[in-house]
Amino acid sequence: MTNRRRIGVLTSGGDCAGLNAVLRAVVQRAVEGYGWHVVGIHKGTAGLLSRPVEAETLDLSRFQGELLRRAGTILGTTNKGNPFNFPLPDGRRLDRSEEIVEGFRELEIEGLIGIGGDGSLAILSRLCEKADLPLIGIPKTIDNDVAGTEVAIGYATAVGVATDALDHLQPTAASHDRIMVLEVMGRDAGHIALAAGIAGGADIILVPEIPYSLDNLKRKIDELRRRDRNFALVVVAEAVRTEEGEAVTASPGAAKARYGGIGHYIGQKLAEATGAEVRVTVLGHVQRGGTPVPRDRLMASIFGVHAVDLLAAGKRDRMVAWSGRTVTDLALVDVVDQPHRVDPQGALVHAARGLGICLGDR
Ligand SMILES: Nc1ncnc2c1ncn2[C@@H]1O[C@H](COP(=O)(O)OP(=O)(O)OP(=O)(O)O)[C@@H](O)[C@H]1O
Ligand SMILES: O=P(O)(O)OC[C@H]1O[C@](O)(CO)[C@@H](O)[C@@H]1O
Ligand SMILES: [Mg+2]
Repeated sequence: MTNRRRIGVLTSGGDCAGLNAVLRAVVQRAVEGYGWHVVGIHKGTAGLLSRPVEAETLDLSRFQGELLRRAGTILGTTNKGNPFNFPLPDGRRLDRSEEIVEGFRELEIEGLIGIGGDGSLAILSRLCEKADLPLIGIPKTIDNDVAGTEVAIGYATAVGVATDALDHLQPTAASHDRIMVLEVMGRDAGHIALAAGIAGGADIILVPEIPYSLDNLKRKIDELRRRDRNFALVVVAEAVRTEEGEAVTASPGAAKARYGGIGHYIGQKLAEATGAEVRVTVLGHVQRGGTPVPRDRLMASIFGVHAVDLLAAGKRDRMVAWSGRTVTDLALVDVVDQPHRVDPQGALVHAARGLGICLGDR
């Protein structure tokens, strides 16, 4: 072994567009800028539970130009199997965090860059504390629900995909006199729905942060009809509940519920209330792929370089962030476990109301 400094990098949580661009930036800065050795850990924390640990050396030859443009993550990722509460086949739970600490030691790394959402960063933060390993987090998630940063990588591309979907739905809605309901992802936050709904000219946007009534939705459709509009576009965030307050999940009974289906509920109710022909599109994982838009590539590049610089400066337990038109960083403890939700008094909600978009509450 040489005495070049070794760092690890992993991607964790749901994949999104722009992860490979972050890896490129991290490797470029660490290898070229500081002369370090970079170990890419496979499948998030899952790779650290395997023996030998599943990992590969990441060098500049891996990033010849194509990966900047490609969604997904070359390292793989996981959004299940919390090592502190690992599910066994017989239903029991096991704390496997010590195995992860051993995995870090096997790799002989002196620092870790963890690219993840709030759930991943919370888990990684506990693991690195246990291993006494400096951690720098990079926020990524299409949901954009990480606190302390205006943007997380992957969000801009997901909003672009959802906006494109509305662009595709509008002509067919108008051709057939239909109401089109589009269900989008976002976990417990409505950021994708709100942004894509505004950008894509939606008439109604439902987000979990703002309670709605079906009567208000009907009133909006009636108003559109009075103005001779023969179609309507409705965007629903996946975590919106039924009018009775029930979450709609695609995996009833599973230990961890996955949202899915509220679009069909809203579509059915709108059809009954208005007599209109309604069609429902559930956009799903399409939002996680696609070519990363320039904004995501740019943030990925800025965050990747800054994360390596922070490790080089001897910093630990920080998350890089974008705030006030610049890159910054803040303590991880201040961001994990406090998801950033849509602010019902915020600028986007205000703009939506100003545009006459119905948010379901009036
Ligand atoms: N490394 C991991 N190992 C096991 N489970 C994980 C890991 N990272 C996240 N999880 C869990 O998977 C779920 C993913 O949801 P969460 O939204 O928190 O993921 P994330 O990392 O924030 O990324 P994203 O929001 O893009 O999916 C959470 O319940 C989280 O606890
Ligand atoms: O990939 P899975 O396990 O179906 O998870 C889907 C969830 O992941 C996300 O795509 C990202 O957190 C959410 O928007 C969605 O609820
Ligand atoms: Mg998350």
